[in-house]
Amino acid sequence: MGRVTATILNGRATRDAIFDDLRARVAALAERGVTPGLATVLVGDDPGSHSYVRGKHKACEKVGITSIRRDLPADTTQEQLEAVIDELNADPTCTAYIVQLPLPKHLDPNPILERIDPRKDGDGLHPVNLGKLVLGDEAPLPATPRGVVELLRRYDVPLAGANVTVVGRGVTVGRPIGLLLTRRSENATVTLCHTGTKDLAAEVRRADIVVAGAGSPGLITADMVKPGAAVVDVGITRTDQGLVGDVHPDVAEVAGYLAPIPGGAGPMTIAMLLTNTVEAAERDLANG
Ligand SMILES: Nc1nc(=O)c2c([nH]1)NC[C@@H]1CN(c3ccc(C(=O)N[C@@H](CCC(=O)O)C(=O)O)cc3)C=[N+]21
Repeated sequence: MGRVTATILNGRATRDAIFDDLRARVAALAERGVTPGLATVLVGDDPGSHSYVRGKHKACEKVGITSIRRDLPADTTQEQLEAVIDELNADPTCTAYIVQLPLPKHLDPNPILERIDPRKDGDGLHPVNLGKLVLGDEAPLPATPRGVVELLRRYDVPLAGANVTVVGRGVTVGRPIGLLLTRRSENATVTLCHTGTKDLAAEVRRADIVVAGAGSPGLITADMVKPGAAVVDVGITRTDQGLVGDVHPDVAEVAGYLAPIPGGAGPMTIAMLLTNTVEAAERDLANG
């Protein structure tokens, strides 16, 4: 690999700054007798999922949020999982929660995600909240897209009028990030690419900002990137050699800004999950 010329969008440092802000908000809530609680629901023993969930609980500890952990065996039935969702919906110590995806193949995720109380939706992926995002109503925002936008903002990467090419149409990244970036408050022009896109290289080459969330290691190569563009890697793949992103390492020699994996969108996702949790507690307090 040659010379890195891109400014690195440092997701860990930005996460730490957001945690400082959240700690102050958690202290203000404590004065009013409220402690936010974040729960995770994890089914099965996928090592990657376990590692992500561990990261979420460690983050809660740093910020002063109570963490609640529900680890369920791989052979958990749909009905048993639904019962856990109902318990968390009723649990006053649980302000927000997430069901770690993907679920084992024998479980149907959509009825589970719909069963989550939309007010406790840590991920911002409940159909009601995605619908509110489309309608422009206030609602918990999808954590990874919110983290990507926040990271670009903190480094003053211009969004208004920018041509953004998003690669991948998944429900956690590609699909909702277009919804966020095309709001009036962001005002970007978004092209959403996927496996049916005719000429991916051409779509990426015209982008001022590239968000890569396809889950295809090394998909975005240096020749595809406009010099000076901002590139955000969101396509985490776990290999024996460690975490690999969708963005080829050589892109760092062409891009103006780069949010790498690890150290970019991942820590920001956790920061936004905790932000959604604190906001849910603040909202509950305001609504009595
Ligand atoms: N309902 C649900 N919500 C999610 O938000 C969700 C999910 N399911 N399933 C899996 C993906 C993946 N994900 C990550 C979060 C943080 C890091 C992260 O912090 N990564 C660190 C490295 C962590 C490590 O080394 O393991 C980094 O990129 O620097 C990674 C991945 C959230 N996801």
